[in-house]
Amino acid sequence: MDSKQLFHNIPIASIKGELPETISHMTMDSREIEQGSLFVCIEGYTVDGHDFADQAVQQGAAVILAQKPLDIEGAAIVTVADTARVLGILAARFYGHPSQKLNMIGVTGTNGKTSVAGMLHAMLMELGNTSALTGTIGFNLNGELHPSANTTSDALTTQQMISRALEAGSSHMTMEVSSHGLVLGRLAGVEFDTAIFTNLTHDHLDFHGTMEEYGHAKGLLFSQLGQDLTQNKRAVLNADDGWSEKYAAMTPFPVYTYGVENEAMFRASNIELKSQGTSFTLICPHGEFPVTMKLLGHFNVYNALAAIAALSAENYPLERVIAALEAISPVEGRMQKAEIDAPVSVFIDYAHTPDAIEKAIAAVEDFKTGRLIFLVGTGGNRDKTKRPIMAEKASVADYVVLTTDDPRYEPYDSILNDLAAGMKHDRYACIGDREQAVRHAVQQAEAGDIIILAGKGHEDYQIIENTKYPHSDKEIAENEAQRKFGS
Ligand SMILES: CC(=O)N[C@H]1[C@@H](OP(=O)(O)OP(=O)(O)OC[C@H]2O[C@@H](n3ccc(=O)[nH]c3=O)[C@H](O)[C@@H]2O)O[C@H](CO)[C@@H](O)[C@@H]1O[C@H](C)C(=O)N[C@@H](C)C(=O)N[C@H](CCC(=O)O)C(=O)O
Ligand SMILES: Nc1ncnc2c1ncn2[C@@H]1O[C@H](COP(=O)(O)OP(=O)(O)OP(=O)(O)O)[C@@H](O)[C@H]1O
Repeated sequence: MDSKQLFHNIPIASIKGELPETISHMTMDSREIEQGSLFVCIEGYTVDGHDFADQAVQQGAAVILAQKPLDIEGAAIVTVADTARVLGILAARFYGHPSQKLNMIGVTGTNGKTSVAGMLHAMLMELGNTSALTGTIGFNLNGELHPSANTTSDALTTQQMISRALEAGSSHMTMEVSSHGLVLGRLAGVEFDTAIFTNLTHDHLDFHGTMEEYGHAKGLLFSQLGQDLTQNKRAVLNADDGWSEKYAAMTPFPVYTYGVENEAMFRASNIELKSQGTSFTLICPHGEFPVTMKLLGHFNVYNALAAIAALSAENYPLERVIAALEAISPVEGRMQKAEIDAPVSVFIDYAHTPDAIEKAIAAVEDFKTGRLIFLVGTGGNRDKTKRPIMAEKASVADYVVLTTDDPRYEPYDSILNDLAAGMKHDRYACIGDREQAVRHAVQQAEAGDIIILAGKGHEDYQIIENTKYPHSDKEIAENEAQRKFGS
């Protein structure tokens, strides 16, 4: 790309050296430098990208974008006030504003982002579209899954992914939008056509401080729809969550509501929760429709309504939308029943907030005949205030195993003591080592019992200190069940 066009109207404090005429590669990671790269120095939480500028030049970088004076020769040094902010503008320009050419759907909320985004992605394909998906599970392009470090990736990776989806011929791209992503400008320049809100409950207060701040952060997605009413955009909001009214006020675009309790355009009634799936009656402006889906749990009725509302707002006939919903399988690791050859039911789930734990337990209540054994872990060095509330919610189960998910640098005891403080009964065990904890949960089970292993979902690793170790709740549970119940 022409470098003058790339830097056009960027408030530049100084330029040292000559800008090359064109820039063919940009990166914020010195380990990805190519000959002639533009290297953007980002001051991170762990290290400072400026410390790698010298190395980047030696490896061939032609331009360094910095926010501090750098005494380096051999490349043009462009200084701005805030490189992270400029990164978003440059990335969108460099990739030619790809989000304007795709139908972009953003899903935000405390719980349900992966579920709704995954459902929409699968339903869009059932409806004959080519769809890309990004989020906690990774970047899914044409069925190939590329790992990603974040639910919402940095601004450069985000634009790269959208550009790749466009090149691959995708008509739609569904993105999970985290509050971190919104606050840290990772979605700069992303033109969403549909913005969806699931719910707002306790999480991430280590980062946002208060629920008020957290709620406002999510609202940025709705203001990001913009003011250009010549465009066909929309917000899809949960009528049963008080924050929806605030988000509706943040956008001039049409609002589609969904819910179970309050008045909503897309409502569910007659909800029946079974061990193999869920059925309900959809009541909406187009009429009443029976729905039977393979997804489990009351919370998935909300997720389904959000997906139905979003697709109906795109003018897909409801009969086809419902047929697409009925065809799709549960999202990986979200109340997913493990195929285990044992007289117990094991569900793998990703609940790691108080609300999600409550919802995961409620999902099995209607068909539970034996005991419910609930294993729950939480991450180290993250929001500690939610821990006792998570255990309090888990106390509804007959037996609880308290453990860790990604302990990072925090000692097991510190995590477990915080969790145990919230327990409402004494039928529980504290086992920091998650593998041992899963084994213990299975050992406690008798024929007819239900086990929910919460907190790891689709993940196949555990982060201890800063290393990822292979870990699969499902495999461990399978082996232990075989040992206990196998003939
Ligand atoms: C706290 C936080 O947000 N950290 C994010 C941040 O990492 P960081 O600041 O530590 O980065 P760093 O390692 O200091 O690197 C700074 C710069 O130096 C560069 N560098 C680094 C090393 C080197 O050799 N050369 C080099 O150039 C890096 O490329 C980077 O540009 O920038 C990274 C790259 O964008 C992110 O992957 C990382 O997310 C980490 C993994 C994380 O855990 N973030 C959480 C808090 C998060 O964002 N979560 C949300 C919400 C999820 C949810 O809803 O549950 C999410 O969207 O994921
Ligand atoms: N709409 C919902 N309301 C409440 N709980 C939900 C909802 N959808 C899913 N859950 C619960 O939350 C867990 C996480 O779901 P999901 O991964 O879809 O959320 P998420 O918003 O993507 O979470 P994260 O950003 O932390 O990855 C599920 O395993 C389930 O227990």
